[in-house]
Amino acid sequence: MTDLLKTINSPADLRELTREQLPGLSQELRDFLVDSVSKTGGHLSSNLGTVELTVALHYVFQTPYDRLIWDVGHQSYPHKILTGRRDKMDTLRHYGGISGFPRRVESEYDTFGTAHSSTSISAALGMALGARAQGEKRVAVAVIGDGAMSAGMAFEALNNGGIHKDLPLVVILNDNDMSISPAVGALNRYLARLMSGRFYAATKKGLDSVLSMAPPLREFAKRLEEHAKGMVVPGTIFEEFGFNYIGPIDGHDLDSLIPTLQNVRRLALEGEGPQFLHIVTKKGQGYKLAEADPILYHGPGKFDPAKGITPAASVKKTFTQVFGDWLCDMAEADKRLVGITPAMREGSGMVDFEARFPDRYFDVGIAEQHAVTFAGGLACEGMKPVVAIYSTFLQRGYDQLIHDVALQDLPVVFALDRSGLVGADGATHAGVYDIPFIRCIPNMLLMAPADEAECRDLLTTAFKQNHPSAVRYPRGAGVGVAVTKELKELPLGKGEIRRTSTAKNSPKVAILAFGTLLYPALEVAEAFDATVANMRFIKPLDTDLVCELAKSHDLIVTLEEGAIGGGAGSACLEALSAAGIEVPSLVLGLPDRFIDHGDHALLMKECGLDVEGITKAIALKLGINPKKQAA
Ligand SMILES: Cc1ncc(C[n+]2csc(CCOP(=O)(O)OP(=O)(O)O)c2C)c(N)n1
Ligand SMILES: CC(=O)[C@@H](O)[C@H](O)COP(=O)(O)O
Ligand SMILES: [Mg+2]
Repeated sequence: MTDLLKTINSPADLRELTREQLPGLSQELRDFLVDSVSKTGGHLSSNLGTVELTVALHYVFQTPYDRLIWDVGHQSYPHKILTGRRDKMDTLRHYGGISGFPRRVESEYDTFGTAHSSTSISAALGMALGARAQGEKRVAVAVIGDGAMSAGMAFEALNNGGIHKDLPLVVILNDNDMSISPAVGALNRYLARLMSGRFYAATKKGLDSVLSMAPPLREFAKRLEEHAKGMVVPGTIFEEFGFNYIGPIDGHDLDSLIPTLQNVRRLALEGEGPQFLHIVTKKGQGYKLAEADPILYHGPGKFDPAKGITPAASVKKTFTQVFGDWLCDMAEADKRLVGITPAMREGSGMVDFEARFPDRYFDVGIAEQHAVTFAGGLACEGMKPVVAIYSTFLQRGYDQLIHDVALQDLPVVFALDRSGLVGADGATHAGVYDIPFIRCIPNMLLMAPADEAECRDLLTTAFKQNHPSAVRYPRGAGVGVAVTKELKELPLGKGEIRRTSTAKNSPKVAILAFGTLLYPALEVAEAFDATVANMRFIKPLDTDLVCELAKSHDLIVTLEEGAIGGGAGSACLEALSAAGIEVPSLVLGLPDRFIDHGDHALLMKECGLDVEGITKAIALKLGINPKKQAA
């Protein structure tokens, strides 16, 4: 790290610098960022794109008095570095370290917790109105990307915000023409048209200075110069919503950013109403490898900054890859299959599917609610939609899941990736609630494969049903079970016994494992000579098996990587209660608190869901010495 950045421990220090010092500081910040993310892993491309914007925002706005809200928050690392957390960046996203997203508990500069996208304008609007009610004269600023802007929530907030004619609310649209993958949809086209039209109008009027001619715009302008001729610039959609639209300006050019932001702040404070600033940036800016491949560098693990990301040596397939392969094979076998992703093509393993079946692939943008209902519509016409969605993001589409799919009993398959704890992203992204929130919905089927091969089989099983179904599987690789090309259906609602207890003189324990915890369960079982059932189905639950095990054992232990409250263990207890069977039981799963970021194995240990923790819990329940038992 060079000298200037070292002296910045808060935005107040930054504001002491001269304007001339800011480009140098930005360069230091960018270098520090690349170095630091290369050591911790984390979101890189988006942060490289917001370096100058962050410097300019903290220079111009009186943070933390003025409120700054980062949408998604995956671009907030420069903000963290400038707001007193530079020395903690080596702990980013690691157990006990700082979060990869803004968090109110972490800093007074993190005014709103984000991570799920498209919330920033709503939050800023609430803050602006809240501050006004308290007689405070501050500005609330939402920084939102072009991807996040495509979600319904962002437009709901614009719709509501634009009516407050004198509210000091500022929206900054950070337009880099990218989501994680290339941005999609009509809004994306509109923003491109807007940029070309505005550019042409500005040059025609000789107002080149309005648009700084730095690289991204210059490049863009050159491409559009010809067909832009004669174009009339209409009022923007944002003006129709009641915002004062300014831009586009180059988001890497401090000489454009700073005076523009000063004007925007002044206008907001002088009662000129909601302001909308459109800036253009490049994802990965300043680090050649990320500029060339912003998708690869969206959220890398550790890498060597000189060499860049090198292919991982892992031989095990991730569950995501198992899904991606299955999707292509199933699509080959059944022409009715269509695949839907709400802006997570790479993360959900759909790159090959798009390449092979482009007409049957739909990236709907960051629009989970729409994705679910859209799938319902497709199913009505006899298609077989597969919605690939992270468990945590399906939370956004819950009403749609009930009202538009389940209530009409439509055969939509939900491939729920990232179920369970996800590691470095932490509580915001953990797929902890899907079991409770899905199993209570009539008509829904819910399955949890124990390993890769079973994941493929259960996806096939789900696909063959004429009902809505969900298959939940975790982030990362399984135990390494080989997967064949077969498309095999498993008996619906039937679990299997994987180990049978032979205990005669000690209490007989049955462990009912849901999902990948089957493998730790098999290890634990050795210590107790326990029976182990691989339950496979949460709904329909294999109630016959649950009751049979309860009758023939002295203790029933359920295991799941999901919230205990209302989870699969609860389902077993409900089944036993309905059958009038009383048996001692132990329900193990994720506790009733948010689990922070960190290495997955460490978090599982913290929650008592590793072999040692499970063994201890069972031993305590049986009233025997856990140490002796583990030995
Ligand atoms: C509700 C929701 N859906 C999906 C995601 C996953 N996601 C995180 S960042 C991102 C792309 C955001 O694009 P944009 O806002 O343009 O920011 P950029 O990555 O370009 O900086 C997506 C899809 C999310 N965080 N929240
Ligand atoms: C910010 C965001 O929501 C995504 O970038 C997310 O962090 C991706 O997670 P995975 O790395 O599990 O795909
Ligand atoms: Mg973007």
